[in-house]
Amino acid sequence: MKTFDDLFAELTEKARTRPEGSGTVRELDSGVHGIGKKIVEEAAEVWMAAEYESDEALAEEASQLLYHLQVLLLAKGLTPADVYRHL
Ligand SMILES: N=c1c2ncn([C@@H]3O[C@H](COP(=O)(O)OP(=O)(O)OP(=O)(O)O)[C@@H](O)[C@H]3O)c2ncn1[C@@H]1O[C@H](COP(=O)(O)O)[C@@H](O)[C@H]1O
Repeated sequence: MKTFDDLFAELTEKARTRPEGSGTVRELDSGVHGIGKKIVEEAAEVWMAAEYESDEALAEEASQLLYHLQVLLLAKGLTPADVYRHL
């Protein structure tokens, strides 16, 4: 099973190699403004899933929110360690 850190390593590699068809590369190219909009959108979907949908749907929406947060960290040159320092 993929962990938070596994995903970040994968996305870091995508950003470095920029493979054709990568949604991560496309999202990085949309800039902080575009990524921020995805985060707000996914956060709302997490909320709606928690209120009205199944636990499985909530888990899936939460994974998408974590993904977009990771893309934002990458775009800003931060790593999970920068976040962990504040936990
Ligand atoms: N975990 C994710 C992940 N979570 C969410 N998303 C993207 O985030 C968006 C959220 O989906 P929604 O259905 O909520 O949004 P949507 O409005 O239908 O989608 P859009 O029209 O906005 O693209 C989708 O575009 C997904 O592709 C993700 N995209 C990629 N990953 C993982 O990231 C890695 C690298 O992916 P690529 O860069 O695409 O190779 C792979 O391991 C992927 O599994």
